[in-house]
Amino acid sequence: MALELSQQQVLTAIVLAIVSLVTWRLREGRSKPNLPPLVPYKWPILGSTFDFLKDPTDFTVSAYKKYGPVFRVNLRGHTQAVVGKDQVRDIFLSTAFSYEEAVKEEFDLADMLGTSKTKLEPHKLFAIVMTPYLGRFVPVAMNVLVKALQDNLGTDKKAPVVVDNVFETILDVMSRANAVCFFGEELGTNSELIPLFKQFAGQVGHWLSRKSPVLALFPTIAKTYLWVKFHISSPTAAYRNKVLKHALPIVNERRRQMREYGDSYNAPVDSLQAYINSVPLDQPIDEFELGTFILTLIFFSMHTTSKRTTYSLYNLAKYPQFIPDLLAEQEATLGQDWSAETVTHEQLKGLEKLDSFVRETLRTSNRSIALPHKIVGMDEWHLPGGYVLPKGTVVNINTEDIYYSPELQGPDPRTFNAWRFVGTDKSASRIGPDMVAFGLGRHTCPGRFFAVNEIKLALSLILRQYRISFPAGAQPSDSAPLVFTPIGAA
Ligand code: HEM
Repeated sequence: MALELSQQQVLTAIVLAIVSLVTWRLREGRSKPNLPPLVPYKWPILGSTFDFLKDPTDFTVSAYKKYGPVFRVNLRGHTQAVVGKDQVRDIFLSTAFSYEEAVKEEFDLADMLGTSKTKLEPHKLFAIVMTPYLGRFVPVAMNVLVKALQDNLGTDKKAPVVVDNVFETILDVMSRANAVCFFGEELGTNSELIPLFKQFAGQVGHWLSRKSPVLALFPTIAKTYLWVKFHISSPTAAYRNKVLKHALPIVNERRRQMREYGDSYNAPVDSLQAYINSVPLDQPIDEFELGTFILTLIFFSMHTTSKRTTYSLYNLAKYPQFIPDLLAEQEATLGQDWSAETVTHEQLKGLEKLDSFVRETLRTSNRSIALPHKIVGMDEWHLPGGYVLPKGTVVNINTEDIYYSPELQGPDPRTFNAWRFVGTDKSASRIGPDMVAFGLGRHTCPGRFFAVNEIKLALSLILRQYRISFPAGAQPSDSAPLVFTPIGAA
């Protein structure tokens, strides 16, 4: 009896031990998921920030080689995950991942721009106020681009012009073209507003890019600082007031004429008019919303298009071997005597080699760790290799794995091949898991068709008039001065 009892006790003890062990293992498994490897770093808080900033591409490629397609990295005080091409669809197309929530960890853009206090939804609205007008924008932008290039590069077509700050020059040219397309001739050429349009995106961008080391390294301080800055003396509010001073009289006059002439009103074809049309004539214009609409268009369009045009110009200087074919295509598609007034949207689409050149530029000019999304809609995300990321993790894309994968981009992905996409269905504005320069999924850039058109227009005009090169003896780079030599003076 004593023995039986003891056996029972032993058995019970064994069963209890097994149950406890299994429960403990299950709990352990839950509380300590199999996290992807973390790139080691020496300093707390700073993490790998400096190593990354020193050479982002090298940092990302080395981490990929060492740890594989999924790893974690400590950047600017946060440990974040980085995944590759095989996870792109999951991240962009599933509602379990949120772009807004990831961005909000660092700043609240909607708050900073003011859209959070309005009913404006930029991604939907911009598609409405831009996409239907793409054809109309071609001649309008062309005329402004011609004038803006002349103002920046001069009318003397005999001597080469050295441009020291290529981005600033192109920013002036593109901002003026964008402004007339969006806001019409009168507002878009206003000499007080043009500098302001150029400054606004730069100013907000300056705060977002946290140029000061304190802001760059301490995200919580940066976020609090930005919140205080934009709530107490918001730079956006000052810009909004200045924009409204010029915009309101024009908007009110257009609405007066709409009331007076009804259907026979010859409405301007621009994004401002599309916005005006969205407000019933018997309701007042919401001034805050109008100002925010204008500033949001400026914020998203000016620097983005100018940067990509600038990179394209550097690529023309680095790879002049592609220029003869680009010019031959121009002549075949636009005719020998083409002028700014005669180019059509259809012809622009026909510039297939130029389009491929632009896509190749987009492919090869990206930040290597980009497009953060936060896991919001599941407790754990299970990844290949048995790795698990818990809810709340910010996941970035390793764009190196997308843009330099032969599987996605074809042979020799490290080579700049301007004709890589000729004869394929991959136009410069076409997004997909192999091209995320404009994002993918719900937040895909609504301005991409407009942007690619503008870049192609500016490049067509420049190619026709100038040869682009680096100054003699200068190291080719994406920040060197460029020489614009008028054709004929070469
Ligand atoms: C070459 C120029 C441009 C580039 C490279 C670019 C790139 C991007 C990228 C990467 C995103 C984020 C997408 C995502 O997270 O999935 C985005 C969003 C956006 N872009 Fe662009 N963009 C360009 C031009 C423009 C222009 C001209 C406009 C309009 C005037 C514009 C308006 C927007 C807006 C409103 C969003 C936010 C969409 C949302 O949050 O739903 N972009 N863009």
